[in-house]
Amino acid sequence: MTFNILISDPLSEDGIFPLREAEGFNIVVDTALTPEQLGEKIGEFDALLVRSQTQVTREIIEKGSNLKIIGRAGVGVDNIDLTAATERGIIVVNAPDGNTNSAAEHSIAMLMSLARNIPQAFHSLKNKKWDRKTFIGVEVKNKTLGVLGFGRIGQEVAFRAKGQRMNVIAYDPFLTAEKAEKLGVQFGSVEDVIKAADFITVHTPLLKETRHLINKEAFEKMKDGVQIINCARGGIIDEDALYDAIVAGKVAGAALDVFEEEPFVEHKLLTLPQVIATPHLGASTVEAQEIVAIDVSYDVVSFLQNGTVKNPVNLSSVPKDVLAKIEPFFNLGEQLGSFLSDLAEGVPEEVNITYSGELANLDTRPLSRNAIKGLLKSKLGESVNDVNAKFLADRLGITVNELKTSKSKGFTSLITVEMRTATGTRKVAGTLLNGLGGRIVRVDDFIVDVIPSGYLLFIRHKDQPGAIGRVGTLLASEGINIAAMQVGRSEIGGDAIMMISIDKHVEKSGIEQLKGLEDIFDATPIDL
Ligand SMILES: NC(=O)c1ccc[n+]([C@@H]2O[C@H](COP(=O)([O-])OP(=O)(O)OC[C@H]3O[C@@H](n4cnc5c(N)ncnc54)[C@H](O)[C@@H]3O)[C@@H](O)[C@H]2O)c1
Ligand SMILES: O=C(O)[C@H](O)COP(=O)(O)O
Repeated sequence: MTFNILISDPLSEDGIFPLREAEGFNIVVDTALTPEQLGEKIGEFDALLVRSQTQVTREIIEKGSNLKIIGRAGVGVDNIDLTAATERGIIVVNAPDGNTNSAAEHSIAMLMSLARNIPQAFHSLKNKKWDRKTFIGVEVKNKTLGVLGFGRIGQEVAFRAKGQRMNVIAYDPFLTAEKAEKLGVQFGSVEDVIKAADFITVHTPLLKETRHLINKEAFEKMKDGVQIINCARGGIIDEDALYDAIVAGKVAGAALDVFEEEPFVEHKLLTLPQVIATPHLGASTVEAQEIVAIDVSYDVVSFLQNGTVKNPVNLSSVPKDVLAKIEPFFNLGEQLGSFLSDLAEGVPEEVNITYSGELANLDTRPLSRNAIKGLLKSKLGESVNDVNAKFLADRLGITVNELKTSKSKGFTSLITVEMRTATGTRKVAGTLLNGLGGRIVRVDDFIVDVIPSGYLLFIRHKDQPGAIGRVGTLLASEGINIAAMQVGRSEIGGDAIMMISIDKHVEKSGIEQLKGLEDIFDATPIDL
């Protein structure tokens, strides 16, 4: 099998060796494509690898008829339409750790350059001026650094700033006062941070909530002479408000690596002597570029070869140790979903997935995705996958609930999938038998023991002598061999079921004949 890979932004050649070494990977590097050219070409590729420059818009994604994975060699994925990718079942992966150090070092370099006017002084000297008066700076020692966004880079920056003997105050929705104390920084709200800081550095992603996090009102609350650093994303700071605050003398300086519109060469902020800037260089080091290219290349190879990834962006991931425990149940989850989809009549309205026993203590979201995938696949076909299963269920208006209980009716772990449609509620439960694989152990209220694969026939009948024989005879007359069979009943002479494993699919006409037999209420073919 050959996979076609397009690299449309400059990636470290040394870092893409996992792609180069993988068998059957055909790699095209073209970093000069216009959006139109990318749109024309993208249909040929299984994977697209980018940095922040290529705009992977909905239009590009929709033209990517063979696209299975988009790899971002870096952190920010704001240049990729994640919704469009998820809708089409395309997984997006990034390299979240590889450039943390470089971005933190760049932020500190910007902080120090800002405090000491290094770029301006250098520029002046290059213009043959020996000017020692204009470029008097300030020390950072004993000053307060406000950090907004205390994730990987924010924490690294704080750690280094403390080395410069700065006080650090930080805000992050996931930071608590206790955690901050342990990390040796002060915790505060956004308002506390911006009021207390002499220097403010932002390290959040660009989200709806963080767009213009630093705006006109925020600048008004800051100390006079505050200095601002943005090595995260353009748009976190309102550029017009920053310009006005500098011109008004409220803000003494700003160091910017990122901008609302990139790339650009003309920008009114760059006309101000108080502003220093770099063209989005935070991650541009030999080391960072090599690591992010390696990380993302490994994920692309691993996904196309085995369907597994380390750093999914549009799919919730679970820690390795949890994955090791739930992965053996993935097939069973999909089979239960698929079984139920064939069993139940009507449009699914609500699906309850209950995890009992040991599974109840684990993060089972990936397992639920498999159950939903199985449920939808038999109706929507092969385009349903792990990435878009939940999205498609939401779009179809199917409520999916995950429930957990320690009571597992004697099984170490049990998965029960229950589906409500307009015609009623049906359920199926399964478990993994040590060394023997998956088993369906309950259908509705009947206990069974069925291997969930191949062709099955679920029959509801009246517990009467002759009912089983009539089914066997009819199947034989259709040339259908019975491989295994189980019966169960609620009470003698009451409602009963047959769960039959057969060697081939029963056609519609055969099902109609089965339904017409004496004492047979219903017959449902289930193909797993
Ligand atoms: N300039 C560059 O070249 C460069 C390089 C690497 C990363 N980045 C950017 O730096 C930013 C941070 O990257 P990271 O690796 O530290 O990411 P991260 O996910 O580790 O950290 C981001 C933090 O922001 C926090 N956050 C989210 N919403 C917030 C809000 N409203 N207020 C305050 N905090 C909020 C999150 O909780 C998280 O802890 C990203 O925007 C990334 O794209 C830029
Ligand atoms: O989000 C990131 O990883 C940085 O902004 C780096 O972007 P780049 O890969 O385009 O340098």
